[in-house]
Amino acid sequence: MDRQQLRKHLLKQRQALTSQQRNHGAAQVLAHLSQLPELQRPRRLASYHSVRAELPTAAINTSLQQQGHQLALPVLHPVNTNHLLFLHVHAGTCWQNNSYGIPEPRLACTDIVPLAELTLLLVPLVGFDNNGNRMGMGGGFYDRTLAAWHAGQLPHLHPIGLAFDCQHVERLPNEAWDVPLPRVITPAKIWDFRS
Ligand SMILES: Nc1nc2c(c(=O)[nH]1)N(C=O)[C@@H](CNc1ccc(C(=O)N[C@@H](CCC(=O)O)C(=O)O)cc1)CN2
Ligand SMILES: Nc1ncnc2c1ncn2[C@@H]1O[C@H](COP(=O)(O)OP(=O)(O)OP(=O)(O)O)[C@@H](O)[C@H]1O
Repeated sequence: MDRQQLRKHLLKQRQALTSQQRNHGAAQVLAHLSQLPELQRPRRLASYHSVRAELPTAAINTSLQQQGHQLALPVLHPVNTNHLLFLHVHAGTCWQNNSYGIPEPRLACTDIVPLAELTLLLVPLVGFDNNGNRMGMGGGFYDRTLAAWHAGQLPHLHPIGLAFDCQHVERLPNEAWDVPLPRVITPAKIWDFRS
């Protein structure tokens, strides 16, 4: 299977889950997240606004905020194509849909959170493998976001993929720009690829 066929196959796997399985899975992922040593005191973290068959993040995001963490969400960069900005979410946040139909905070410069100020980056994915290699929606947004982390420029940032167990494959074809994730959380467990 080439990359495109594999992406289609994995998207189908995810779409086959029932909404009950999805919500139950998200609750299990939240339980794993809440155990992370990095989240035992209030932190700044970035998540994503789930759409379609992705692991639902609404309850996860609300719960993390209730635990005292400051939440940021991705916004498509208005100038720098295929790059993301992360914006702090607060009571006054205005929302709008981006070109993919994903709700995002309206761009306000004062709400921009530099990656260097984030402790955790929750990353959406379509598939992941035994080495933490990730396949996403195909825009390269998170590969670009993770490039500085991969180069060692963001030592305080901990990227973590969120997925269903059916998104795991033995091996993904990898490309020069792919940045493997150090950890992925699924309903069944925390996958740690660091050692
Ligand atoms: N919830 C969520 N937010 C995210 C991402 C994501 O994967 N999930 N992204 C992760 O990078 C970025 C957006 N990237 C995306 C890339 C493609 C498509 C998409 O639906 N593609 C369609 C066809 C696209 C089109 O209309 O041109 C498809 O592949 O069927 C969605 C988001 C930033 N925000
Ligand atoms: N760091 C980078 N610098 C420049 N181009 C990049 C970089 N990372 C990825 N790209 C480009 O982005 C395109 C999409 O990459 P890929 O298919 O791996 O995206 P993805 O990881 O599935 O998507 P996403 O991260 O948005 O979920 C590739 O064609 C590649 O050329």
